[in-house]
Amino acid sequence: MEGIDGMGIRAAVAGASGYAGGELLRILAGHPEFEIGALTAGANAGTELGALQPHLRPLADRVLAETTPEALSGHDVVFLALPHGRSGPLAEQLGDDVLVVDCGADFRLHDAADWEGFYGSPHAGTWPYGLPELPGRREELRGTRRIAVPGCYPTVATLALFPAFAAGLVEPDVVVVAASGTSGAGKSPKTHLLGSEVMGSASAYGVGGVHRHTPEITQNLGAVAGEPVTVSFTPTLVPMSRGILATCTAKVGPGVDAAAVRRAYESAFDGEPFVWLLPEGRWPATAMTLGSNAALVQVVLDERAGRLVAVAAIDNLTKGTAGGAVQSANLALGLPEDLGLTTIGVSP
Ligand SMILES: NC(=O)C1=CN([C@@H]2O[C@H](COP(=O)(O)OP(=O)(O)OC[C@H]3O[C@@H](n4cnc5c(N)ncnc54)[C@H](OP(=O)(O)O)[C@@H]3O)[C@@H](O)[C@H]2O)C=CC1
Ligand SMILES: CC(=O)N[C@@H](CCC(=O)OP(=O)(O)O)C(=O)O
Repeated sequence: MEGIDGMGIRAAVAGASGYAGGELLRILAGHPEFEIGALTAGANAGTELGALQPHLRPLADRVLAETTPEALSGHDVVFLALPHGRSGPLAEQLGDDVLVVDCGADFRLHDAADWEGFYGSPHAGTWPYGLPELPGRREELRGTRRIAVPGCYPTVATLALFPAFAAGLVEPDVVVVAASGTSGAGKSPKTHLLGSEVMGSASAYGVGGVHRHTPEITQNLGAVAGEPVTVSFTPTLVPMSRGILATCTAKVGPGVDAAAVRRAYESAFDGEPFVWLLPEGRWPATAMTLGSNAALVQVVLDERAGRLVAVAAIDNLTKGTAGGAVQSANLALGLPEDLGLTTIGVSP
């Protein structure tokens, strides 16, 4: 595909000084079709990128602009990696022909009451949801000019559980407990993320159905189940920088056996470029996904408890944000879905 100037596809990144913006730039810098255009930020506008993201040496001397519609105009693709609530007003001022990929939450939820209840502001709307593996979504993403990139926890929990609903194996009542690295919270300072609070300690937060990713997971699984699904979601914070490991369980219906569970997951992920159902007996670990767009999944039937147990790992900044964003953008632009992305992690 050619960009607007007959050259490469010109992409702007808003929020280039943040974690998600930095990961987008790491991927875009190695993508064969994208040319990196404007880079914008908030308080850091006017600073050279190299002072903030020294791992991105080829872009080190690029100066961050203020995040305005004017700075973002003249691009084929605009990636927004801004705090929640910022994308809605900005997107309205970007042309309908521009592909806008929002890494924030503004356009993920269908239900305005859910949005207002969990985010406390007016609902901006709903865009095609950037999780191509979810039944029906890949088709919706092809050719679209607006993409809502899923949250990191919803990405991993949905991939872990949707095959069980697609095959009608489980009751519509699930428990998700997920451990995240601290980069999931972004770069700006937060008291509970001080090194002395996080190092050497694991802790729960957002407990009791109050985390804003609960309605997103509920929405995704309900759409596959074809009925409302109750989700009990507990996030936890662990002393690592990147990665999420989600442990997800649900009661199985009568007569469901281990072979049916395995078959359902094999069939759901057959041909998926980024989701790998691990060989039986091998369990996902976050380190295996570091810097890769892979989601590793394992599933088993706990016969004594009558529950399906699915465990999945992703890198929250790659498959959980920037990699997922580029995967969906590739689809929207008619490029090969895996272009510029890797499933190769780092080990140990
Ligand atoms: N971290 C993760 O794992 C995930 C993040 N996301 C989403 O991606 C988005 C960015 O998150 P993340 O990178 O982690 O956050 P960071 O705090 O690391 O980065 C936020 C970015 O937004 C910019 N910014 C902040 N306020 C403003 C403003 N008022 N106007 C313009 N720009 C502003 C910051 O610029 P400056 O440096 O100048 O302040 C920075 O570039 C969020 O919506 C987040 O929910 C989604 C999935 C996972
Ligand atoms: C560890 C940590 O704090 N994680 C973040 C999740 C970040 C994420 O996925 O992003 P969105 O904000 O885009 O929804 C949290 O719990 O708020």
